[in-house]
Amino acid sequence: MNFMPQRFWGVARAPLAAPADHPLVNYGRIGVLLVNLGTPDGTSYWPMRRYLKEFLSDRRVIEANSVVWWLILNMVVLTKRPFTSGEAYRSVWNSERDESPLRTITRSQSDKIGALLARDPRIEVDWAMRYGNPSIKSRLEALQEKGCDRILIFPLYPQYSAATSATACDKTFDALKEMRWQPAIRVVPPYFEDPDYIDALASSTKARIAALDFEPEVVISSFHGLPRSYTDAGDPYYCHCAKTVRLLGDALGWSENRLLLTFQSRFGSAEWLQPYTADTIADLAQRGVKRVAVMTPGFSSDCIETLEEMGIQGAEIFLENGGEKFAALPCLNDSNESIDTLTTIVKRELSGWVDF
Ligand SMILES: C=CC1=C(C)c2cc3[nH]c(cc4nc(cc5[nH]c(cc1n2)c(C)c5CCC(=O)O)C(CCC(=O)O)=C4C)c(C)c3C=C
Ligand SMILES: [Fe+2]
Ligand SMILES: [Fe+2]
Repeated sequence: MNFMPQRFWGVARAPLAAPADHPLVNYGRIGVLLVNLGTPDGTSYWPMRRYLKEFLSDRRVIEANSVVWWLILNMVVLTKRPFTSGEAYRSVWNSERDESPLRTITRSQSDKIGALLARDPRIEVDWAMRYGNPSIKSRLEALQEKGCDRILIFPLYPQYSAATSATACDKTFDALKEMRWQPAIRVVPPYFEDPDYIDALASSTKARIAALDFEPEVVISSFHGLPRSYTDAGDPYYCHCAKTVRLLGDALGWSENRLLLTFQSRFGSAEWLQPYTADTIADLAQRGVKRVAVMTPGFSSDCIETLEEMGIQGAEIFLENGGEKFAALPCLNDSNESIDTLTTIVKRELSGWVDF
């Protein structure tokens, strides 16, 4: 490339126009990257193993001693769990598209938000997974190729935890480390108390309950669990979950006895946040509660944890213990109220880059 100074009356003068052979770089556009947790590419042993290995090797997820954990992961967890989790994934798999529900729904959220923002041709909306595919790196590169030199990262977790939101950022910055011309990055903050999110949850809960053939005596608001030691060390996750439930109860006009906060999906033998959802479901049934609904406001999309763990296992636990009617309410997913909420958040966080 010819950047050589030219001479004018013997004085060096740098050329102001880029030389003709300078590589062409697109720029001037704005990307929005939705990031969800991740999902296996298939339900058989090897895709399940690859996904679980990537997930459970993340130090943000498993904070145990790394040598001890390496042995447990490789000798025990990855020999058994790909089979059991694969079977659970098969019970909820989207066979039409041959992918998990989480992937189908996250793509649809991205398409719908993209359509709402399409009035501004500078904006490009895309989606990625922290574990598995499409990877964060591949989608950041695709956005950059389309000319996005400013990118808003949107971790799709209303409640912050280091095991979810922070690791999405870590992976983003890992990819940026390898880029010569890095885009400017913004990150959407957790939205556990955002009035639009709370309104969306309240109106969707009312509509979902009205559509049931029974009136639940108790509604369980079940969040993915976290080891208790992580919150003791300063992770705000529990407080975010509790605030969401308090605001939701206020919005619905429900007492603390009608809307319970619980934690599901415990992994390993350490103490996790309590009460555990499965124990609460069993206790309620044993104490004579006949009709229960479970909602999962911490998941922006239905996934194995909501469809299988709540929809199938939760129902079994309730009925086995004497309950009569059980429903797992769908997540906000790609409903209009969800897309409106997510789009409002995106517009707010883009302010200064784009003024709507
Ligand atoms: C929404 C918040 C989530 C938190 C917090 C979280 C913490 C966390 N998870 C595990 C272990 C597993 N989680 C698994 C699935 C899974 N987890 C979340 C969300 C959170 N996890 C989602 C949305 C999903 C579903 C993905 C899908 O494709 O449907 C799994 C895999 C499934 C299984 O084998 O059970 C594991 C394992 C830990 C250890 C942890 C906190 C430290
Ligand atoms: Fe999880
Ligand atoms: Fe689970």
